[in-house]
Parts: sequence; structure tokens; C-alpha cells
Amino acid sequence: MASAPPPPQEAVHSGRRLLSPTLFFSSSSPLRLRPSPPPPPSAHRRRSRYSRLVAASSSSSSSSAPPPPREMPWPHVLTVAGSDSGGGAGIQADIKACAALGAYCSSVVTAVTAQNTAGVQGIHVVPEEFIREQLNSVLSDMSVDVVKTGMLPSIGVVKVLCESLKKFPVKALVVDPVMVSTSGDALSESSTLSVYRDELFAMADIVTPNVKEASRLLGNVSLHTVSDMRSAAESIYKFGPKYVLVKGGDMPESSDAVDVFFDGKEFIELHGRRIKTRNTHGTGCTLASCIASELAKGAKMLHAVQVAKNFVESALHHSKDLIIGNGPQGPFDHLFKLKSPPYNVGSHQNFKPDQLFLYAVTDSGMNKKWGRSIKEAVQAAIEGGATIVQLREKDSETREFLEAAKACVEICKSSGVPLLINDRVDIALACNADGVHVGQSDMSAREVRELLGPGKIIGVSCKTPAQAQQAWNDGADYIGCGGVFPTTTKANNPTLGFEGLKTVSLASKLPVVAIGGINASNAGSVIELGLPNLMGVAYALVESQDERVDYAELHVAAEGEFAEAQRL
Ligand SMILES: Nc1ncnc2c1ncn2[C@@H]1O[C@H](COP(=O)(O)OP(=O)(O)OP(=O)(O)O)[C@@H](O)[C@H]1O
Ligand SMILES: Cc1ncc(CO)c(N)n1
Ligand SMILES: [Mg+2]
Repeated sequence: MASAPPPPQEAVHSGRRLLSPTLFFSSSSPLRLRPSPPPPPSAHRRRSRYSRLVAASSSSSSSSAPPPPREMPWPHVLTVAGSDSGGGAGIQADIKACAALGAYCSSVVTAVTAQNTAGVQGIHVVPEEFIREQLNSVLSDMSVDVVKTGMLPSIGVVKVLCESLKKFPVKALVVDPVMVSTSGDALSESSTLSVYRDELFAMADIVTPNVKEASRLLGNVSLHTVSDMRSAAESIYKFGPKYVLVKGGDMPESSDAVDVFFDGKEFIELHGRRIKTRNTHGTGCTLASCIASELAKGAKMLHAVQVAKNFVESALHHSKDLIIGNGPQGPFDHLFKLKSPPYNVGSHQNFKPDQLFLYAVTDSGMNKKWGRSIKEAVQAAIEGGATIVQLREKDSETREFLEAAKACVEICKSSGVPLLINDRVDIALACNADGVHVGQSDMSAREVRELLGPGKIIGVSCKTPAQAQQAWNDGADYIGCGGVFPTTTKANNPTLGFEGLKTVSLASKLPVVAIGGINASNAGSVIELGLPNLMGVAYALVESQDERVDYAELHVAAEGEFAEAQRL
């Protein structure tokens, strides 16, 4: 017997109708958003048995104010965005991006889209009052570090969000002004442009339009070059955000994917490799969520943007050949790192530039000379006050080196001191070291990043401002600059002197550690220079048999001068 199909089910929560069929249109029809009619008063007040129980218990518990939001054990990003049924963009991209970078992601859904690799087939907008309720539920209960916005379909939704943010302030607000999907479908009413500009941008820490969105925000100006992107960033900055990033993913064919960052004074062009792939659906949502995750971990804005851009590039690279769906633009794999070790990604949560303060470098030759093991040398350096250690072993056999490196990882981990490996990415991966230091003739920092993932520390030896700039472009975390003094541990290493160190430190966008011939008697004079970005001195374990004494002396000398330099 043929039976009629069941009627479509309505989503119900707390005994209340959830989504009124406010909007449903095909991708070819223009965006027509109507505010949803408010639910009838009786429906609005009606509560399920469960919610009555909750209400009863909370009202009986006390007459005092509700408890403040509870601290979270993780960095916490709240995304306020639309659902993408295809899973590549919107809320789904945000949750995966935050998870990949180690942040917790709660989500307030503003709209549900029927969407796939071909485009957007329909949109169902969540009523404003229910968006307010979701915001209230999360923000009143859990402490949120950063709010990230995506699809905000109407003026009313933007206003509700602004009101909630005033009621529950957060550390940072990342606004991705999503307006049109790459398939050309409108995701926000054109009238929202004015509230974006007049209300939300002024509250934002960073606004991340793509070139089309930047153009619309500025009255459809044409943007064709990086220079146009700079002008657009400057104009958007005037609406009040602290930073602007104009994204160039959709700029006409070029070998680089260039984004322009503006902090109100300086323009910084972020150049990444352009990955040849159709799988770029959701790059913008992902970028903004990665920025939010890094900010939630406590990163500075420019660093957060760099980590985010590197993550998108790596994810696109790993997904470039996937074939998903029949449409022109596919999703990419945010969780590519789960499929290859190491399993921790994101910027190094524990790396702080001041960990470069007293940087110990082991020297295989000297270890041999003094008959000590690498492990003993590392132990002694840490006891003497080293704040970071690099294993520089030029002569050991690989297996022997790996065994020693594993032992050093344990020692360093128990002391909270990061351990880096010189040059040998394979050893670093195998022993799960905290990072790698490379020289100018080794693999580039970009290639090392590709292999290690965004979670590891990468340092590069640099002797010139151009090399320092390249290290920054390549996504390194710090540079080593020297030799400051003549050194016996590195052959053919020209001495830069104080002048060379100064030139590079001044030009560097990354923290700098000075290296080369540094010991207890001259470390103070290096730190005394008080150079910007100079965070510490690196010292090879060379001069005496008792490096503990050396280190302790060096520590005292360096610390004294550092304190002095900071006072000046
Ligand atoms: N093919 C690519 N290769 C490398 N990076 C890319 C590529 N496409 C985009 N990006 C980078 O991805 C980030 C997002 O930029 P994009 O301009 O694509 O945002 P969007 O258009 O808002 O994204 P969405 O597709 O989610 O709407 C930027 O950092 C951009 O440089
Ligand atoms: C829901 C949603 N948000 C954002 C975008 C932009 O990529 C999209 N396509 N869909
Ligand atoms: Mg794009």
C-alpha cells in the first residue's frame, strides 16, 4: 500500500518552534530576506517539561545573581555564522579550523544553507530572537576568549550580535564580512553593509574582507592590484577596526596568494604560495577562525594572521588533488595533520620570544673533547639556567643521535625548556622535538614548516636584513644572528660584529637571538646594546669542562645587563 510521505518535521527546542520558514530561494533568485514573524506569545512562553525543571531548580537555588561564566580549560572561540550543508565553509569550517589549531569552538547558528560544491541552493534564516538566545546561552555560561563572525544575514542579526557583545565583552572580535559565496550567491542582505560599517567594525579587532567584499564595503570600487588592496585596507580601517586584512585569494591568476595587512600605520604584504587546486571553498572562514584561535591562545595579531595563512596554505596543499562533488569548488581537509605525525598543530602554545634569553647550543666536537655525552651537556646547561636548547650534532651517526635526542627531549620536557634540533628535520620528527633551527644552506623554513606543521618552533640563521625578511615570509618563529664575535665552533663563519647585529635586529620582524663567540665575559656587552627584537644570547657549550659554571656565570652576566637594558 502506497503511503503518503510524512509531513516535514519542525525543529523543536524547549517546546517551541525553532525555525520559521523565513527564506527559501534558489541560487538564481535575488536574495530576499524577510525578518521572521515573532512567535505567538503563547508559543514563546511555552516550555517543555525539561525546561520547567531547569527553571524550577535555578529559581529555587537562590535569589542572587546568576554565577559568572566559568573559566574554560582551553582557548575558546565562539563562531557566529551560517551552516554549510556541504561542510566546507561556514560553521563547519570554523569548528574544524579551531579544532585543528587546538581551540574549543562553540557555535551560534545564524542561518542554515543548502549548499554543495556547485553553489548555494537555499537559505533558511534563524529568527533574530533565537540567535540572541543562543548568544546568551553560550556567553553567560562559558568564558569566551574570541568571537568570530561569518554569515550575518540581516541588519537585525548584526544588531543582536552587537548588543550581546556589549553585554558580554570578550578579549577579541574577528569579523569576516561574508557577503557573497564564491559561487556568486548572496549570503547577506545588501542593507547589512551599513551596520557592518557603522556598528560592528568599530567593535572589531580585525576585519578580513576578500577583494569582492572590500570593494562592496567601499561602494563597489574596482580592486585589481596589490596597491588597490592597500588603499582598500586603509579606507576600511577608517570604519574603526584595529586591524584590516584584505585577502587576495580571489585575485586574478598570480603565482603568489597575497594578503594585505594594515595596522593603521604600516602595510604588510603577506605572500604565500598559490596552490593550484579547485578545493578552495571555505578558505576565508578557515582563515578567520585560525586567526581567532591564535588570538584566543594569546598571540599578537600579526602572528595570528601569519599562522592562519600558513595553515590555509598547508591545508590546500594537502588537499589539492581531492575530487569531491561535481561542482567547480570543493572543500579541503582541515584535519590533514591527523593523518601524519606530529599530531600537535597550531602556533607553539608555549613558545614565548623571551625563551630565547639564554640559548644553549651543544657542540659535538667539544662534547667529544671533554668526554661528555650530549645528555650531560644538556642537563648541565639547564641547571645553569638555559631557557632553550639546540642540539647541533654534526658528526654523530643518525641512530646514535636519535637516541641521544630522545633522552634530551625527556630532560627538556621535565624542565619546561624547549628543545630544538639543528638542521635535521627527520630527527626532530622522530623524537618529537619542539622545533628545528636551520641555516641558509639548509632546507628553507617554509619547507621545514611544511614537514613539521604549524605547531613547532622554527629558527633561521640570518646575517642580512634580506635573510631576516625571508625567514619571516617563510613562517619562521625567530632568527639567530651572528657571529657577533669570532667563533671557534663554526668554520668559515664571517663575524658581523655589533654593527651587523644591529642592522639585522632593527630590520627583523622576528625575535632575534645573538650568536657567535658569546661567553660570560662578553654576553653583557651584547645585551647592553638594548637592540629592539634582541631577546637573548646563544652560547655554544665549548669553553670549559664544567659548563654548569660557565652557564651560571653567563646567566648572571646576561640577566644583570638585560635588567639594566630594560630600565634604560
Ligand atoms: N589557491 C590558494 N593558494 C594559497 N592560498 C590561498 C588560495 N586561495 C586563497 N588563499 C588564501 O586563503 C585565505 C582566504 O582568502 P580568500 O580570498 O580565498 O577568502 P574568501 O574569498 O573570503 O574565502 P571563501 O572561499 O571562504 O569565501 C587568504 O589568506 C588567501 O591568500
Ligand atoms: C554558510 C557559509 N558561510 C560562509 C561562506 C563563505 O565561504 C559560505 N559559502 N557559506
Ligand atoms: Mg576565496
